Amino acid sequence: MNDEAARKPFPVSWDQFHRDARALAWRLNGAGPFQALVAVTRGGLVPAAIVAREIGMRVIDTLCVASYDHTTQGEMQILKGLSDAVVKLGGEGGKGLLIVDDLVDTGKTARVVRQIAPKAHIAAVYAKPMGKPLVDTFITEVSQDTWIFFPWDTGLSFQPPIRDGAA
Ligand SMILES: O=P(O)(O)OC[C@H]1O[C@H](OP(=O)(O)OP(=O)(O)O)[C@H](O)[C@@H]1O
Ligand SMILES: O=c1[nH]c(=O)c2nc[nH]c2[nH]1
Ligand SMILES: [Mg+2]
Repeated sequence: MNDEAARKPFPVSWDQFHRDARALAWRLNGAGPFQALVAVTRGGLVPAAIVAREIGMRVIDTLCVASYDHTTQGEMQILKGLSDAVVKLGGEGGKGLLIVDDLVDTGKTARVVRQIAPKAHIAAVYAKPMGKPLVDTFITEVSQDTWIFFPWDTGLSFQPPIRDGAA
């Protein structure tokens, strides 16, 4: 389902996101050793910064993919693959690389990431049921018919009272 209006809104504040990303870092702290951290751009950049700080990683790369135009999923494009230096740090198939994204939804992005680095550890802060089996670690599961609104995509706005039809 790609229609944002038909989905249950799940707004996440900066505070909540920081807490959830820290919880992910707690879990990942014992899951290594990791030679490098890779953020799946752009959404993975924010949790990657928090996880890197918490588990003491300083070699950080990006895997740049694009698939959604706002809420409509289109063709997956790999705009930049893993850097040679990071590929060399990891073992065969990306073993020892920690790859972080903000969420896994249909699993399309994670599937592409897996093809690139089948032995890497893939982590996401949030997971929907379809994507859940494709990640090694996640923190919070939300239903498939939920649309997560991240704090970097939203701002404060007036909320109509519940009795006037607020969601
Ligand atoms: O499991 P999937 O159905 O593939 O959806 C999850 C992906 O979708 C979003 O990225 P998006 O492609 O919108 O780009 P962005 O990170 O630049 O916002 C999100 O950050 C995940 O990477
Ligand atoms: O901001 C977002 N919220 C979502 O629930 C989602 N699913 C895929 N891509 C997404 N982006
Ligand atoms: Mg993304």
